Amino acid sequence: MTADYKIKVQNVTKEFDLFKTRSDQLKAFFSISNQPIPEFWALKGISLEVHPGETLGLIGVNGSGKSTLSNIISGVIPQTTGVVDVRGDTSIVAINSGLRGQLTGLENIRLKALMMGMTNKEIDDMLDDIIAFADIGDFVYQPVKSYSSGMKSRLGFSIAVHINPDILIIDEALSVGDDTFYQKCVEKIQQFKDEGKTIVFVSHSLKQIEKLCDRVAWIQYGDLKQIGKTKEVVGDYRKFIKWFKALNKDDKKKYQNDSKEEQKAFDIKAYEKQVVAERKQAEPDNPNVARDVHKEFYGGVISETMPWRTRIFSTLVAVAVVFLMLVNISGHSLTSTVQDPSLIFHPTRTLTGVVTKTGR
Ligand SMILES: Nc1ncnc2c1ncn2[C@@H]1O[C@H](COP(=O)(O)OP(=O)(O)OP(=O)(O)O)[C@@H](O)[C@H]1O
Repeated sequence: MTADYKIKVQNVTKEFDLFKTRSDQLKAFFSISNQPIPEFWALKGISLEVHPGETLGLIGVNGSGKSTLSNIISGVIPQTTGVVDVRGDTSIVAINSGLRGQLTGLENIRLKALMMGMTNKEIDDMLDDIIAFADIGDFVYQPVKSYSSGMKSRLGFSIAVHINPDILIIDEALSVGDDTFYQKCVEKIQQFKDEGKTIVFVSHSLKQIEKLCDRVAWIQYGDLKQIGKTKEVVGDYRKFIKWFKALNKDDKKKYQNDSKEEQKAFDIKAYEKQVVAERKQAEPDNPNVARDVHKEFYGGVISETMPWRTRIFSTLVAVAVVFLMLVNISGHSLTSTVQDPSLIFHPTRTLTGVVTKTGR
């Protein structure tokens, strides 16, 4: 890994819990269920860098993990383990991503621009350009949920390129637009490239990838299968697709199922051990390799379940809140109720506020 990067992703994994019901999800969040949760590892340890001014393509079959990776880089979702270091303001363009359905196009523009730290004046100045580029006419006053996928994509792309980010992440946005819009987008991306901006471009269109990308990363069922010059990686990927298409129906299904099973069975502890072993070979004089790797795995990651200390603290807060509510309802003073908690069961007033004669 080099020091000169715009995006660094190191040993990044992403695990999704495959909950069957909402209540299973809640139980797991509060860690009150002993049932093992079926896991699915969408990313099984990805390490790569994107250099300043580079356009990196992400390719791979459906469900290989391209969007998961681009969403992690954009900060839309957290990684399960690993380091994600992004030097600059990213802006993601993905179909259905980043736009709020219940807000109008106009409101979405303002929201996204404000989130990027722009002032209202700056937003007003570029509003017309965004609307003109998106070419969605009066629909800009309608909620985004009423847009076609092409319109959403056009608006998303237009916002993203006009707020002038350092790093642009484009996830399949060009696949739904018509030819005219596609041409406009390609020109805009080319302009970004000429300005030396960094781009991550996710697409199934190998033609688009070949046209726009300097290097390509091929993601295969959660693994980084290959990364390198566009011609080489796209060439090898084409060979794989040809091989896959030549399989009979059962073999195709088996190949896909086996890969998914591997993703379910992925062992994060074994992966960490493997990284430690590799690092020890590279750094034989470092006695703290295991500690360093563990820190890199979990140091920058927010836990998606509640840690014990937080759980105890929130339980105490909840008990205190309920107690105060009951004290309030009972009509006794806090001091006397603390001295004699049974007063809670002998309210001085009813719930309608009428003082009872027998109140203590
Ligand atoms: N929230 C989620 N919960 C469970 N599994 C998920 C979730 N999001 C994604 N996955 C799974 O993770 C894997 C990777 O999905 P992802 O969308 O990143 O793939 P992709 O390469 O972008 O696919 P496509 O080319 O079809 O867009 C898929 O198997 C998908 O089903």
